[in-house]
Amino acid sequence: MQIARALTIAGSDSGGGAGIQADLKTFQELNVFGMTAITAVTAQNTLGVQGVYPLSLDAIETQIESVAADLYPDAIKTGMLFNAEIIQLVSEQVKKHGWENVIVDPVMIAKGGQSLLQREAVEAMKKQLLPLAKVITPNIPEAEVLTGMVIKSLEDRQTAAKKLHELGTSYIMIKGGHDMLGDVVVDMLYDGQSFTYFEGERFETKHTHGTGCTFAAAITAEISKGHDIHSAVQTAKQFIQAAIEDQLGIGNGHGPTNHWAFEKRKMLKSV
Ligand SMILES: Nc1ncnc2c1ncn2[C@@H]1O[C@H](COP(=O)(O)OP(=O)(O)O)[C@@H](O)[C@H]1O
Ligand SMILES: Cc1ncc(COP(=O)(O)O)c(N)n1
Repeated sequence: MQIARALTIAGSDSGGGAGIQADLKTFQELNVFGMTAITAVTAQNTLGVQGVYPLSLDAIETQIESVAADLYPDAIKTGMLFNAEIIQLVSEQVKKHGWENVIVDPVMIAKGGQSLLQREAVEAMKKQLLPLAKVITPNIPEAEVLTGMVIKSLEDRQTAAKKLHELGTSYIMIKGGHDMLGDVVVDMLYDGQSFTYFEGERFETKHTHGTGCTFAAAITAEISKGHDIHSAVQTAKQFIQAAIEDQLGIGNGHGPTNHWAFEKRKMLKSV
């Protein structure tokens, strides 16, 4: 059987913990062949974002076309798309190539507060890209921007998921890293009919740079192998839990997670 292949269309994080770099590390750890189309280069470390340099539409389109023409990805993940023009281009490419396994992480703001998506691009995201997505993985602040709601309780999250489902995405995963539910983190998946909750211990740590990217990349990797959405999310949850718990502790600010942790634990269990 051929190796599963996944393409990430996202921004580069020079600090290595989020964006394209987090996606590739995650794909690799989950035995998936990773490919990239870079939308923007960021100068970034654990202290913040020092620069954002979007690529030309031509450069982004050519990267996607090159991969599509020869390497046939089984699943596509999008991350930082930065502006409405890039969202339109990516949406057109998804339609052109008939890609169905599309996982959209609607990245908006870096942990340090810097914008990774222009405010006026939110409508393009809702109208053009979300109807083409199989899974969308907003955190709570992103779900608030996309729905115009304030999300405090789990019931609010359910209402937001229903609103997002109406935009045309098949599966809505609203993550719980920003919730106030105490010593557990609950990620909620909605399939248009019922809600499934993925619960895990909340770790006390400031090292959460790239958690969203890593989680969505793990979902993408599992979908590219042919797993159904619920089991893909289940594995991704275990992956991110391990990556946060086995922290690396590098950098002076919000450090990256440990992408080796999941595979390392599996190996230790099997010996
Ligand atoms: N402190 C934490 N302990 C355990 N899991 C966490 C923690 N923070 C985030 N996560 C997990 O990391 C993933 C990303 O969550 P979240 O922080 O909501 O997204 P983002 O990184 O996009 O802001 C989710 O699966 C969430 O459950
Ligand atoms: C290039 C890039 N893409 C995405 C994020 C968001 O990271 P997080 O997963 O912590 O929300 C980031 N900081 N940089």
